[in-house]
Amino acid sequence: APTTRRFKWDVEYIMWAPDCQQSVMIGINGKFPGPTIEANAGDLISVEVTNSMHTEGLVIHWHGIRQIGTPWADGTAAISQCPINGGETFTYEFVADKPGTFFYHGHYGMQRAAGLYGSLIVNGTDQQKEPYADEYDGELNMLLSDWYHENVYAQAAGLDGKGKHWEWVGEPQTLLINGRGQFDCSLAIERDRKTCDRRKTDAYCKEGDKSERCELIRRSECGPFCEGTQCAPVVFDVEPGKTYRLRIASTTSLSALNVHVEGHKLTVVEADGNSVAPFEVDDIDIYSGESYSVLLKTDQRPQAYWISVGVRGRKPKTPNALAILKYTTSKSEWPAAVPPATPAWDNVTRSKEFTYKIKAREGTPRPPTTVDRRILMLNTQNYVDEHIKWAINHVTLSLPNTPYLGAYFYGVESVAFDAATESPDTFDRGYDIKKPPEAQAPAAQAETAVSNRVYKVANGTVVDVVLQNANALEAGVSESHPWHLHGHDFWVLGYGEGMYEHDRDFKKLDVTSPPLRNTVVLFPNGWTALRFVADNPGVWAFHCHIEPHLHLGMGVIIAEGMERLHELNVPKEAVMCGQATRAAVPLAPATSPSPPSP
Ligand SMILES: O=C1O[C@H]([C@@H](O)CO)C(O)=C1O
Repeated sequence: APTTRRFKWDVEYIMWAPDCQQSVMIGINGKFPGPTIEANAGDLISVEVTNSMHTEGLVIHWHGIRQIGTPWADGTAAISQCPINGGETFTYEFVADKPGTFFYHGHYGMQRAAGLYGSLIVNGTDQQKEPYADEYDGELNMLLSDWYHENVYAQAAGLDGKGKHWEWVGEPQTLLINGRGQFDCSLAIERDRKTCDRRKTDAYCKEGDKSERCELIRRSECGPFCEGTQCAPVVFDVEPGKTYRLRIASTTSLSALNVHVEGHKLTVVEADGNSVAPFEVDDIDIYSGESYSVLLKTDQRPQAYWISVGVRGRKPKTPNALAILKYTTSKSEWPAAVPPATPAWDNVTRSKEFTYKIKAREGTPRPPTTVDRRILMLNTQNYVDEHIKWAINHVTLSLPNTPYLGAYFYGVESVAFDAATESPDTFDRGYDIKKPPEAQAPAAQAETAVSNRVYKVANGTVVDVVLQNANALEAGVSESHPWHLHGHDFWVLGYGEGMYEHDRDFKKLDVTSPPLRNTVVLFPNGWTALRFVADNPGVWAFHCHIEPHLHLGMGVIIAEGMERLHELNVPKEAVMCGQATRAAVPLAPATSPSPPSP
């Protein structure tokens, strides 16, 4: 039977050394990463969050949880709720609506990149059984992230800068596996885990090997990676002859990643809490905001193996992260070989091949075939008053001082944000996506608006979104963007190269076995089509999950089913700030929330 899982969290700054270098991070209950939440599908999760940071507000987003009937618990600052002020406590209550691999993270400023995240695992039940539930003996959990030595306040100030004061965050220093990484040392392989003895580099890098990895190892000044330190590599102990479900989620700030387990095949069974038709691969690509479960058979020689995680899609300056898969019967602590290489960062074709294999498992609901609304979203990088921003249909997102949900609930939308102008459903079809914005024909040139307007979507509407990628500011550059939708899963109907042409491309979309997901990649110079049903009244963010890109305005706001908002008991303490405090008459009585019935 569903139960209530109660957690009490104190969020505070902590000194921590995630990659052996001491930093200030945002921790939960004194630790980084935050505690893993585990629940059964249907359980009510109740997290009493106290903000002990005192110098900044706080919200926590439960990534992949749909928040059915509880839009105020989605944890998006200025969208679904007011930031929790320093010293204050807010209780998130929501139903873990279905089994899957999820995570939670800060969604205010760049708090995610400051280390505010952790795993959220929802187990299947008899009522909601995962179709592969009987195919594994044990579970392993891997939460991937990346880490910058520059603090997020400096990062944000750079991104907000004007003219020559604008500064890009660059590549992260370290990749982390379950919050652990090794700065500037392609690894821990230099040290013995138990004794902390320095090992001979030559055993791993032959004399004369000038590869970046070996150069890094030789130069490294890393602290001891012995057991017990905060940056010791993660060791997954496994029994031979079993099948494990390896859960992998990525909450990176920037990096797209590849995960390779030395000597083992991986069978993908879950993506973002949805079952996919199983397929076997040597390694997986994972973009920020995505999660997967893979089945791994411990059918190899009983020894220790590397798990290697490397950067994809951007020219990496970041060494691979390494963890160890160790058979309980292994005679040695350490893998014998050099860590396996992950695929070349610029091999996009390989990433597409992996992504296109993801299809719904039989039994997955199919999308409705009648579409009520189509929104084309052109993704561009633009100069706005000497600032570099990202824009969707020439609008760059700027959040209001009043959470949209509160503005709607208290009927102050016209003063709280630009409620009069709708976000545009399309863009000039003459726009040449192979060229930078300033090289466009005059007709396709458009001023980029800095705006807090929304897409108003009526309850029950079936919405198609086609994300259209384009060239960035620099000629010849187009990047990958993982787009994440709050409050929903959507069907991924298809991907294509170049410009989406409705008459040609719409009929090729897959409506028979499209996977359900909450995050999807938009590949360089291409398009991605998805469909969702607006059946969950709330104000939902839909945005690029790259933290600095969201900060630069790469997102839109969907005000969904606002005509039914009065049916929900939006708690006053969630949304009473900004203009909402001046509202004379709330649209609905501001009562305490009745906990959603699981
Ligand atoms: O948003 C970005 O800005 C930089 C670059 O385009 C401008 O310096 C980069 O690589 C991004 O992804």
